[in-house]
Amino acid sequence: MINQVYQLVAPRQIEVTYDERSLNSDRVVVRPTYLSICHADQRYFTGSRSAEVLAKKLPMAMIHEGIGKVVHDPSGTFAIGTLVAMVPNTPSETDDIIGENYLRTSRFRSSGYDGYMQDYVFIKSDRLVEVPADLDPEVAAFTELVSVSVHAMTRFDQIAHPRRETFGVWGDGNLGFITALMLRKLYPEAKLFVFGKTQSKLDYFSFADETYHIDQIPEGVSFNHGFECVGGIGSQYAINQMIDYIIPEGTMALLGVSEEPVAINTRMILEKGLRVYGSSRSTPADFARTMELYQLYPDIPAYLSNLVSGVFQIRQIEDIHQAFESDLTNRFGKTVMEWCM
Ligand SMILES: NC(=O)C1=CN([C@@H]2O[C@H](COP(=O)(O)OP(=O)(O)OC[C@H]3O[C@@H](n4cnc5c(N)ncnc54)[C@H](OP(=O)(O)O)[C@@H]3O)[C@@H](O)[C@H]2O)C=CC1
Ligand SMILES: O=C(CO)[C@H](O)[C@H](O)COP(=O)(O)O
Ligand SMILES: [Zn+2]
Repeated sequence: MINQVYQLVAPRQIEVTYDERSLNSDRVVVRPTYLSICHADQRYFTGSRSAEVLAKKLPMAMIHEGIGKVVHDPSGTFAIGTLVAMVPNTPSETDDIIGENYLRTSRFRSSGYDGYMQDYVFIKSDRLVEVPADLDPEVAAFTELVSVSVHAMTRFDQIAHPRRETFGVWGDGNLGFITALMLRKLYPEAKLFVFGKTQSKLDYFSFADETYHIDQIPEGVSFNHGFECVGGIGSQYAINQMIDYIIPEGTMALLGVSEEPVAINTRMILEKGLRVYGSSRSTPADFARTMELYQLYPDIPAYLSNLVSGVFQIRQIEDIHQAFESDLTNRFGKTVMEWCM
């Protein structure tokens, strides 16, 4: 069959390409239904990555957050019509120690490898996780982003000392909201502090014990463990502020992506004996855990619906441009695309 793939060929230039695909393979065929835009996609769309990176990664179909319906499954794992979340990480080897999302040989959709802006996604059955039928599809669309936070929680649990009485989350955007929400649910007894730049965004974090503007942090604020969810050059300020306020021997998870190297106060990391670790992307197990958490705590998807800030029906390439341009002007929340191509 001929599959239409909507590729970014240059910044702000999307073109359709035609890909000959066989149904006689082990791949499940998924018709995308709801997709969501990540910052990583915007960095390609706007051309804010370096010329070298763009030359290496384009052309490619963007989008690595999305769900769809199974239309063909030679493995017999999924009934036709099953709603599934697609896992963008695609490993080609296994390792006893190194997670599949950290193996340098793994490929990641919409990062130099076609993402979900296609008529049909051909994908291995182990990269699919069933979506509960009653889950709001606009929330389900960004399951991948939630699974990134869930993955960070698992890493935290393995790395951090057992005193988990207080948490600090830097970042008053999507990832900060999701990470703070997960901490609230997984550590309900702990005190949760969120640090951000904009009061109207911090107001969304109604489940936190305290929210602080980063320029007005009161004397005496401290916490056991921190999560950086800022990214960009702002992450430099966030990481250094976290180093200042964290209690010695705490852990600091870095989740924000920065294009430029950031300067951090290593002297205080040493003096406080901090453990700083990166957390990136996620695995099918993190997606499955996310779905379990949605069922265990139905208020999680209810809170997440606050993040849906724009929904665009995509019928032609121009609609993709409109969704991406609108997302750029969006102060808070996720842009969802109903895929009607
Ligand atoms: N590790 C991973 O696998 C993943 C990483 N990411 C990355 O995470 C980062 C955040 O993504 P997302 O939440 O969607 O982006 P958002 O823009 O929604 O959130 C970032 C927020 O941090 C705020 N901010 C800026 N500087 C500071 C500061 N010094 N202290 C506290 N808050 C600050 C921003 O405010 P303002 O806008 O006013 O500057 C913004 O509200 C991005 O770099 C993204 O690429 C995303 C997905 C997965
Ligand atoms: O969004 C992400 C995962 O959900 C990450 O930011 C993404 O993996 C980064 O990819 P790239 O190297 O292409 O910017
Ligand atoms: Zn992403």
